[in-house]
Amino acid sequence: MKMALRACLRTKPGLTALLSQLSCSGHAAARRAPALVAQRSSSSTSQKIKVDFDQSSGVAVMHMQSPPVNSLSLEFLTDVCIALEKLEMDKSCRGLVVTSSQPKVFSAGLDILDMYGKSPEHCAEFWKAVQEMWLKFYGSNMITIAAVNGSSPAGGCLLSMTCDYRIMADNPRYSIGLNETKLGIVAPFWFKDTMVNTVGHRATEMALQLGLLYSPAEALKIGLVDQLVHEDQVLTTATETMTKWLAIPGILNISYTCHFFHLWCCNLVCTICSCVCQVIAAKKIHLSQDF
Ligand SMILES: CCCCCCCC/C=C\C=C\CC(=O)SCCNC(=O)CCNC(=O)[C@H](O)C(C)(C)COP(=O)(O)OP(=O)(O)OC[C@H]1O[C@@H](n2cnc3c(N)ncnc32)[C@H](O)[C@@H]1OP(=O)(O)O
Repeated sequence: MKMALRACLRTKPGLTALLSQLSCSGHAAARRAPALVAQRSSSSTSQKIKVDFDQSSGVAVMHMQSPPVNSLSLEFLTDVCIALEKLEMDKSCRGLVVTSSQPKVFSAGLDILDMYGKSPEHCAEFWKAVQEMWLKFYGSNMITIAAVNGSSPAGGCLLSMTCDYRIMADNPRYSIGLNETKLGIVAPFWFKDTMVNTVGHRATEMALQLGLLYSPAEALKIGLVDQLVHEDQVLTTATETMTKWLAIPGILNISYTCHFFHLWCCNLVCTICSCVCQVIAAKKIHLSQDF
């Protein structure tokens, strides 16, 4: 799916416009202008994000450092998007590892406090920022690896699933999954689609309906993560793995992209049809109540 978005962003101007509308991609850029990285190795820091870029390898490491649990607030999401935009604009950056500076937690998902009791304008901006993060990671031209060094529920799991590869700390205390159902909320369809693309239809059905959080071993079994390593090895394994991915010529990447793009389009058409059916059904129910 991520590759599919990459392809359409490269080749389909119409869809680019559609996606940029969906993601309101201007909003992050409007806050702070991106700067190109000139040094051989550099580090740029916002309050909540630290990026180390090694120009010799072309690999950047994004450290999420929003205590206590890297919850995805509007401010944090905006910082993530700005950091991604900067890296994306630097053509020498080919790979990105995302990890957490917080002990025991990769990301606690959407910031619940930023969703509760806020103005409709804030909620709209917040929700657009969530979509923007998703699109930017999925549509990235960089190879992305999630170094999941702690628990990663809900939006944290989504973030990791938008990456090309996931390495998780092998600590049974940690968990990962889309647990929205357990919180009494329905995961948006694009959360669901992202999981289907990662672990398949049946596993997603089980995961979402029951709001399952998986231990690292269970997550590996269903393919929610690709590799488990000792807690101390998560970041080094991620950078080693990146070397393998970057050895693959970009053109092959683009070929696979076309296959996945086809699947993604089919999925989108189905989703639109299902939305239309739901609206028609809702109208029918409404009418039958009137008479
Ligand atoms: C705005 C309009 C939008 C409308 C959209 C509606 C539709 C949206 C549909 C669904 C989307 C959902 C996606 C989500 O991501 S919802 C968030 C789900 N997240 C969770 O369920 C995670 C909850 N947290 C935990 O499980 C744990 O905190 C954990 C991450 C495992 C860490 O555990 P531990 O190390 O033991 O730390 P604590 O539990 O003690 O937490 C420390 C402090 O952090 C606060 N916290 C935790 N999670 C969040 C969070 N998601 N948002 C904000 N704050 C969070 C926690 O309250 C503690 O705070 P304090 O020390 O002040 O008590």
